[in-house]
Amino acid sequence: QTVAIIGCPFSAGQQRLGVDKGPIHLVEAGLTDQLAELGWRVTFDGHHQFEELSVTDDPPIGKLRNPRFVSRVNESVAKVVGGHAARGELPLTLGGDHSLAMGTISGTLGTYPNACVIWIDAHTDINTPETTDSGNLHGMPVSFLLGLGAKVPEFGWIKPLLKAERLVYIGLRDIDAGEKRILRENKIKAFSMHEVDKYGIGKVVEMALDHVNPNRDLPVHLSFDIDALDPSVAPSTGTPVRGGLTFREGHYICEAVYETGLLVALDLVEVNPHLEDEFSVNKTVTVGCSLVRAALGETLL
Ligand SMILES: N[C@@]1(C(=O)O)CN(C[C@@H]2CCCCN2)C[C@@H]1CCC[B-](O)(O)O
Ligand SMILES: [Mn+2]
Ligand SMILES: [Mn+2]
Ligand SMILES: [Mn+2]
Repeated sequence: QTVAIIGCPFSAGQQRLGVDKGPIHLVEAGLTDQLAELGWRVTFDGHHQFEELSVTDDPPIGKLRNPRFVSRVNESVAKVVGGHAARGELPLTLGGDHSLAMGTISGTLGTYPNACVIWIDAHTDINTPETTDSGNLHGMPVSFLLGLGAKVPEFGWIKPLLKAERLVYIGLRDIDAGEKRILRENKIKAFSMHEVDKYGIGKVVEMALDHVNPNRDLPVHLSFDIDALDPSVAPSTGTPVRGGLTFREGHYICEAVYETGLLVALDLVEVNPHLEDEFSVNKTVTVGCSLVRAALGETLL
């Protein structure tokens, strides 16, 4: 089985410098060899000098920041992820900010139209151009994938391939008012840290899978934002929020998803090695690599 690592040094979906250096830190920490150790054939799509896609003149559209650049990069990412998936490989996208999910999930759904999405995050990333406060597109990918909000011509390539009933969140604890409304209106299943505390991670993952994949027969795209973990576990990330998942809870999710045998695509995003001290950076990069290994078959026994 082949895992295709797609490094996406991309940061234009938000405003903090450094998240584009996430991929190189994860790879330099030895991720490629670690996956080979697990028995994977590993290819590296050293994405990608996004400079060739950079846009000289990219003024905001409404509140949206760097809209044309974010759109063009994600259109490219969708083709790359879709291509690897179509060849029966498992695309592993390393970010880079979470706006990349516009591309990765579009790519997955192009190849696996019936795929479900498990979104691990402190945030819902479902703001529309109307509800966003920050204008940062890393807080918006899900709304574009669902086809919510007013159409933005520059993002015309994104087809609303994701169905609300095929999406589930785990780890939520910082949701904007507008996003809470969108969750309710679209009846989107969401397990916040409250549910994790109440039921335990084992039951939460079971309920999440029961919702989006009741017969365990649909491909799974796992999109893991490192900020889902508690900042004490993964400090070097752009939008940290206290009260997050423990090291074990994060790993349990990845182990349980792997156990389904249904994983077809994985994102690991928002590692920013420019934030906090060196010890914190190492801790964040190390846990990122560990989560990827867990999602790709590493077991404790
Ligand atoms: N909803 C947000 C957006 O900017 O749209 C606002 N939030 C930060 C904000 C700070 C003040 C208190 C309320 N929260 C970050 C989030 C996007 C996270 C993107 B992710 O990919 O890191 O999940
Ligand atoms: Mn490529
Ligand atoms: Mn996110
Ligand atoms: Mn987040």
